Amino acid sequence: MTDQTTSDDASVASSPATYCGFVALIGAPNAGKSTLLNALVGAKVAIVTHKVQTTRSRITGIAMEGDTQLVFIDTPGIFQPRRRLDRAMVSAAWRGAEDAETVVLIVDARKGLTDDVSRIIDGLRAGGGKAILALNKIDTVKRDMLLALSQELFETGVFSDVFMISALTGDGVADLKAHLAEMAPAGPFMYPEDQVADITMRMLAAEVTREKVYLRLHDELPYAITVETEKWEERKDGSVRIEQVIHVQRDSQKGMVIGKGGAMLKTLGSMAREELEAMLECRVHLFLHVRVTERWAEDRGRYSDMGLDYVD
Ligand SMILES: Nc1nc2c(ncn2[C@@H]2O[C@H](COP(=O)(O)OP(=O)(O)OP(=O)(O)O)[C@@H](O)[C@H]2O)c(=O)[nH]1
Repeated sequence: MTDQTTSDDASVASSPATYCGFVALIGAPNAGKSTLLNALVGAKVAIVTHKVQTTRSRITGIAMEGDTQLVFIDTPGIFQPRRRLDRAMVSAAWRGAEDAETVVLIVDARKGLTDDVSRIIDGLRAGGGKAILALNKIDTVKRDMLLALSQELFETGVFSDVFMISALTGDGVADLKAHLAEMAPAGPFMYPEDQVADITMRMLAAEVTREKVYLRLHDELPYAITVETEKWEERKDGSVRIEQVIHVQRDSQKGMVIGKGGAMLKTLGSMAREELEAMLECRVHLFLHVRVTERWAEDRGRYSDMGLDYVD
């Protein structure tokens, strides 16, 4: 495709058209937003665990589809806020939705039209725009139930299109991606083509370690921890030295993260290091410290570190 411009402006006339669209993935906690983001981008950019509300920051994934660049905003789950941290997450999620040209609401087909989903639909209706519905986890439900649910949701009037997908198996994801590319307006790419995530490597590295802590200690430490990368040093031999702090709220939690004779911390460290080495394609020296930072969830400074606003 060529731009229709005056014929004497050869450089513009001959430059290939590019398209760039911003897409917000929204949904109730655990609907599968991070899994879908990873499937769309084809690289691990958002952590996925089976715990709800693990996404704390707005992480942007970038995908290419032909001459179109799709910039994804993975928002924290939109749900009924209770604690202050919850409220900050909800407002970040809506802010993400407002920044985007296209909103995809991901609904867990197994759970259907829950109160959380109704609330989000009300929010979309109030916003006035149309969203795309992605009915996710179709690998877990029967077809007739799926059709009834998609009908019920479509009748709310807030959706322009419905896609049935499984973010986990990849079923339907390519169709959804192709559709998102078609919706993207003409414009220059916002990021270099090979860039998959515009979050800093420090944050991504912290997310990797946090994921490991959640995976190993989810029963004991529901939401009590956060991870910060304090130092990042690239060495002459091509390796990277990373120092991170795992913040916990109480001494008893510190003990759990460290484990008997330091065994747990050692396991967490080697799990995180392996993944970081694969991601960075170099040797990683990872040093983990555990620190009791009481009431970190109320700490204003940490909110901005996570890309969140402090909401009173
Ligand atoms: N069976 C099945 N499970 C899925 C699918 N998509 C996601 N899951 C699982 O659902 C759980 C939640 O997925 P996430 O991607 O972390 O969900 P999220 O919406 O980002 O969650 P929050 O960060 O809490 O907002 C994980 O255990 C996923 O493996 C799917 O298509 N099929």
